[in-house]
Order: sequence, then C-alpha cells, then structure tokens
Amino acid sequence: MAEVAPVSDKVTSYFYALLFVRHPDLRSLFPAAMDTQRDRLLRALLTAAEHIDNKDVLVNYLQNLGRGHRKYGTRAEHYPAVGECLIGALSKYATGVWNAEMEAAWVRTYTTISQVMIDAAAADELRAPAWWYAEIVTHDLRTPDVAVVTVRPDQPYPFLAGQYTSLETPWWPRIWRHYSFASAPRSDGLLSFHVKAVPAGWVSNALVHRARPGDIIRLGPPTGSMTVDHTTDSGLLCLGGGTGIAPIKALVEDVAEHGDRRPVEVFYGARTDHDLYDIDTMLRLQQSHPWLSVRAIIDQQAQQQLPDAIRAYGPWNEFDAYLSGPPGMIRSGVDALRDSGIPSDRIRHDSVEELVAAGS
Ligand SMILES: NC(=O)C1=CN([C@@H]2O[C@H](COP(=O)(O)OP(=O)(O)OC[C@H]3O[C@@H](n4cnc5c(N)ncnc54)[C@H](O)[C@@H]3O)[C@@H](O)[C@H]2O)C=CC1
Repeated sequence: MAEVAPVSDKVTSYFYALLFVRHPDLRSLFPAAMDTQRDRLLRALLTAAEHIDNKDVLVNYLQNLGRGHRKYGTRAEHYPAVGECLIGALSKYATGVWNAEMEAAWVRTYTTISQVMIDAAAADELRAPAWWYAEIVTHDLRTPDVAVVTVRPDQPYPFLAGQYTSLETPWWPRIWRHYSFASAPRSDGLLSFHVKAVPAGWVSNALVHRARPGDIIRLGPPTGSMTVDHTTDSGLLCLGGGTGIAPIKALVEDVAEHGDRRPVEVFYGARTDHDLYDIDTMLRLQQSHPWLSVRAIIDQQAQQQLPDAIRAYGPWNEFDAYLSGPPGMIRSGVDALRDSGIPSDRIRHDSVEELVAAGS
C-alpha cells in the first residue's frame, strides 16, 4: 500500500476506467458523478490494511461493508470483476514493487476480503431488506441551514440508539450519505435526522432546502458502535458539536428508557447561540431527568471549543465518553478525554474517516 498511496488518485481513476470499459453493465450501480466515490475504494482498502493484524476488527469491518453494499445492488458475481480491475490498476502504478509474488498475494488478500463481504451480504439477505423506503412525515427548518427530518420507513427498522444509517434522496440517485438517528427507537417506528446544509453538499442541501413531507427517500442498514453499554452503571460524558447533538439525544433517551439512574453529563457545543437549534429539547430532557445535566458551550461567548470546556470540569475518570460532531472536534476531544484520565477503550465515537466522507 505504501507505494500506492502517493499515486492513489491515478490508481482509482484507472481502476474505474477499467471497470466501466470491461463491465459497462456495472456503471449503473454507481452515481452519475464519481468524485466522492473515487476515494472510497482506496479508503476502504487502507482501513482494511490498517486492521490487518486485528482479525476481529477487520472481519467486523468487512462484514459491515458487505452488508452495506447490498443497497447498491452489488451481487456476489461483481466481486471478481472488481478484483481483476483493481489488480490491473495496482500493477500499472506500483511498477517498482510489482511482481508475480506480489500479484499472488493481492489475489489471495482480495479473495479473502471479498468472501467475507459476500458471506455477510448473503446472511443479511435472509433477515433484512437491502434498503428501506421511507416517507418524510415532518420537515422542521430550525435555522436557515439545519432541518430536523422525520421519516416513516415502509417496514420495521430495528436499530440501536447511537447508531447511524446511510440515506439516498430522489434528487441525487445512488449518492448515499451518513446520518445518525436523532432518537432512540420509538414505539411509532418513526426515525428522525438532524441535517445541516453544507457548502457543496448535494444531499444535505436537498434534504434541508428541497425535501418536503410526502417525499420518499431510501435508507441503508443501521450501523455504528457508539451505543450505550448497559452492563455497567458508570456515568456517561457526552460531547455533541453542532448537529452531532443528534445521536447524543438518542443516547440520553436510551438511558432514560432503561430506567438507569446513571449520571449523564452532556456538553453541547455550537458556534453561536443561534446554532444551538436543539437546546430546548435538551433542557426539557434535563428537567424530566434529575440524573441528566446539559451544558451549552458557545464558542463565541466562551472563547473556547467543546474539548477545552470539558477540561475545565471533571474529574471524568469514572465516566464512559461519547463524542459526536465534526472530525476536528472528535480528534481533539479524544485527546482532551484521554488527558483527563478516561482510557481509550471507554471513549466511543464513529469513525472519523466515515465522518469526513459523510460531510456533504
Ligand atoms: N455521529 C457523529 O459523530 C455525527 C457527526 N456529525 C458531524 O458533525 C458536524 C456538525 O457540523 P456543524 O453543526 O457545522 O458543527 P460546527 O462546525 O459548528 O461545530 C460544532 C462545535 O464543535 C466544536 N468544534 C468544531 N470544530 C472543532 C475543532 N476543530 N476542534 C475542537 N472543537 C471543534 C466547537 O465547539 C463547535 O462549536 C458535521 O461534520 C457532521 O458530519 C453530525 C451528526 C452525528
């Protein structure tokens, strides 16, 4: 992989060119505009390579990837076609190190990777649809660029508080973006998402400025491990930056539903007080639950960001930590939490790479 990283753009462009020339029927599985798609393949390979020595993490990652590919219409017979073009592209650009031995190693690795994905997809097919249709039932514009969107899936949609899904709008076919569930599972089966329209974000702008009740979107399967560990009664320290408050609210509801009386400390960060679009909901939750404390941290007023603020409180060494928000906040938040004595295995957040990819 080291040889490929500097020429990764060329490798991926050449890979897709080979794929679509040799297998034109596969073109329709991909979005019309391929710009974001292009680095997804390499990122997935790099993530797999990063976990190569940790079999459990690697297998879990690949199984999720295999299940997640069902919504694109990927079938088992597509994997060899992709593998052959991938190896074609690698051999063209990794010329300095490519030889028969390396090719054999790549074929073995790719075959193992794809078999884990194929098996996971086949097992998932027996118990869940490849995607869900969902109708928008409410669309609440909370600020000029943040909307709370609530949808009704066409079939039951099981998930855990703190997880996220992928979502496709009718306006940008085959472009999927990740959004966290903003509530714990509800008895009426509705799901809600907090969406911020970001510059050049096709999906987020469509969801905020174009979507209306009655529109139909598609949802992929739920994923993510930022869920509450109900086997302990340690406190929860939650950092939600901007729309990152969405899954934090879901976690609070989950603790409430389990009837736990564990302390939950929420730090809700926003750039200005106008950006604290969900503070009323959080304060209402605080009023109903004596174990919950909610603190708003406004950058402009406090002259500090969320991670700095939590250093000012504490001690936190008895807490499990949950972070949700922009990638920069997660990175510096993890540092601040480690410095304040929380071991890494008790700090939960979604993959920063996925968040970077999702930010549109
Ligand atoms: N599961 C998750 O982790 C979720 C992540 N998100 C992500 O959260 C982001 C929300 O965007 P906005 O609402 O525009 O948030 P934002 O950019 O306005 O930031 C919100 C707060 O986070 C903190 N922050 C931001 N950047 C920071 C940095 N580099 N270092 C330290 N602290 C920082 C600040 O306190 C800031 O007020 C999006 O990138 C979205 O993809 C949204 C929902 C769920």
